[in-house]
Amino acid sequence: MSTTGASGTPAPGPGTGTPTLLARAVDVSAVYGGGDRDFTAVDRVTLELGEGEILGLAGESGCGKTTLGNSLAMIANPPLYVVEGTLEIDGERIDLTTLRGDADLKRQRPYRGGVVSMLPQGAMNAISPTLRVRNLVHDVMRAHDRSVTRDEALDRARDRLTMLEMPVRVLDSYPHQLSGGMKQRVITVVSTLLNPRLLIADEPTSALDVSSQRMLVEMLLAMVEQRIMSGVVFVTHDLPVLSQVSDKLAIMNAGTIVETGPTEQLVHDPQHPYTRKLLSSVLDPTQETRARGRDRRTRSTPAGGDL
Ligand SMILES: Nc1ncnc2c1ncn2[C@@H]1O[C@H](COP(=O)(O)OP(=O)(O)OP(=O)(O)O)[C@@H](O)[C@H]1O
Repeated sequence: MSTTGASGTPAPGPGTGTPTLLARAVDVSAVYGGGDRDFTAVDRVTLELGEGEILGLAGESGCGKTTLGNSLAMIANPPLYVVEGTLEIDGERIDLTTLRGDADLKRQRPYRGGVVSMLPQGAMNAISPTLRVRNLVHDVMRAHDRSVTRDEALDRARDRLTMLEMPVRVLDSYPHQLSGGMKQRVITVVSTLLNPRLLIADEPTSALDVSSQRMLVEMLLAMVEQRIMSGVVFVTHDLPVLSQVSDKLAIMNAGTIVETGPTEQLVHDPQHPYTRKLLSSVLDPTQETRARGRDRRTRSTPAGGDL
């Protein structure tokens, strides 16, 4: 494990040189179905995350990343059932298994948003077009604490935006008035207003252009540094983005984690054949472009010419 995160946030445990443990998911299994035709999408996954760390979860489409994220964030809804697994966070062990019914919802609600917050895939498109950001802020906070007033919610949002050097006027905007990148940053701020210990961000950058990706990544790093949240599970199949932002990587294939390790080590010295395959499938545009340029130059060399 790294001692200094990509986030620049050293959080060593006393005298160990390794970060203090923030969260540990143990033996998490999740199935779709609930009947005779159960499909195991997550199969006994165990993961660890230190204080101040960003853990990148990578793997091909359909390998189970979103399902694992939903399971950890306690937002598994039928036909998805978490059949096994616990999440240890802040010394507390939370049973992640989906018991069905209201009692279960009541048990999980205090953790959702407050302890673990999920920033779902496509969240920015899910904001109601008729809702100003200020109303969204109030709705989100009230969903967790019914006593929160509109003013309190707005004060918190204003402080947070200022802290992250974002314009406070976005609170008055409707979603369509914001660019894709700004919308994604706003939804990230809103989903962390309750200072979750752990944020699970599912493909937060995939719909963004390169400069918006950079801004979002920088904002996430700043949020960890300022301890708005203490750790992030960053889910994506975009390995280049992950290798820049993550302290550690976990590689997922067909519902299982095949390899985990510090980002540097895993990228430069992958041990598992699947990790090697995944890394080798990432295009390196610089090399490609160079190769194409070489080909073109060779083709355009005049016959018999000597360059
Ligand atoms: N509602 C559902 N019912 C049945 N199977 C599902 C359902 N949702 C997902 N699955 C299956 O579960 C497996 C894992 O899906 P999941 O969405 O978690 O993968 P992923 O790695 O997040 O993919 P992507 O990168 O494309 O988002 C896939 O085989 C998928 O087809």
